[in-house]
Amino acid sequence: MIEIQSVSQRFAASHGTVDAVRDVSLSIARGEIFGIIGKSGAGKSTLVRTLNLLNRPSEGRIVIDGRDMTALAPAELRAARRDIGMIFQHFNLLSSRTVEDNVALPLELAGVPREEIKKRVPPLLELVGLSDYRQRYPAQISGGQKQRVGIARALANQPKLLLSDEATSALDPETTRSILELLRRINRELNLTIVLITHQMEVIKAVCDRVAVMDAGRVIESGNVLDVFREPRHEVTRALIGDVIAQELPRGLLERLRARLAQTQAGAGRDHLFRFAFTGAGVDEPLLSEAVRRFGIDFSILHGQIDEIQGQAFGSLAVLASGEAADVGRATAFFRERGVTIEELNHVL
Ligand SMILES: Nc1ncnc2c1ncn2[C@@H]1O[C@H](COP(=O)(O)OP(=O)(O)OP(=O)(O)O)[C@@H](O)[C@H]1O
Repeated sequence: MIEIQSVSQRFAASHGTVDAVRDVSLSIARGEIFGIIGKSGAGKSTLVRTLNLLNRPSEGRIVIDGRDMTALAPAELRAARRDIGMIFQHFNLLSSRTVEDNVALPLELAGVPREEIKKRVPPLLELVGLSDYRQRYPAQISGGQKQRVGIARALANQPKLLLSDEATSALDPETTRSILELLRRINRELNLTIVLITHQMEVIKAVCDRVAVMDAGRVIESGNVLDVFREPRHEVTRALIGDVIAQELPRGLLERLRARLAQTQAGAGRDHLFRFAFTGAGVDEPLLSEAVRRFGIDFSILHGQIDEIQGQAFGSLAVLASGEAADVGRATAFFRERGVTIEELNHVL
């Protein structure tokens, strides 16, 4: 459905130029939720804004449903943009308009007759669960409800594509979950393609089918979400996954752990932080205890989690292993032989 073909975006800046996006090519299929993740400044927003030409790429083409967006005349582009809805981190609602009038705005701008607007807004409010809030003003509703208004507004023109720019970043974890569930539901019910950008792997894990990881303007890794979680290939991806573990550990423990791992990196320590990833059968206590017996290694389990990614159970276990370097090496080879994906996170925590 969407072809991003060799897209680059260069901005003029006070100190010269900034290459915000560098030669990115991606294909996004109809009906999928495609995540783009990266640290702040990686180029995610710039890339996503090229899809509706809020940013016109310096080089490359954006082809949506066979139509080259970069080649459209202004009037054609305005019409094409109606097929693309967008939601934002800070919701961008008009504070002087009620919930229902915010949702009606894109219809008014598209010249839809008043009577028709009156018919089309209530089902949108129903879809996002805000029928009882239609006459409230943005200041009178919660952050999660504001984002629901944003979603209803983005869907008003019945778009084929929804762009989500850090839509849950300003929300608490529980509200985030409910908004992600809503996005999943409308993706399924309306067969709406969603391109979602975030800096949180948790968001990718919760709703995306595929993911592209960006760093310094480039896509450094992309694939099926389960595969990327199971076997991240790039250091930046490992660091983003490592962030999830770091956020869950108590601060004092994290600091002690970092100090111990730094010693190992300096050649004076025996500690290694590993992440085991498994789907279905895989790591369990017998494997760890067998490694203890055979290789004389000590293990402390720091963090464990089982999630469902794309309908499959996926487990990850963060373990601190202490032992002689040669024994640790033999133990990791042993786990890999048993089909366990294991990677060292010493550098990324
Ligand atoms: N209009 C602009 N003019 C000049 N530089 C820009 C412009 N927009 C973005 N940049 C620069 O391009 C780079 C990528 O920015 P972008 O906002 O796309 O990153 P991001 O990954 O979305 O990060 P964040 O999550 O912090 O928004 C940054 O160095 C940014 O300063």
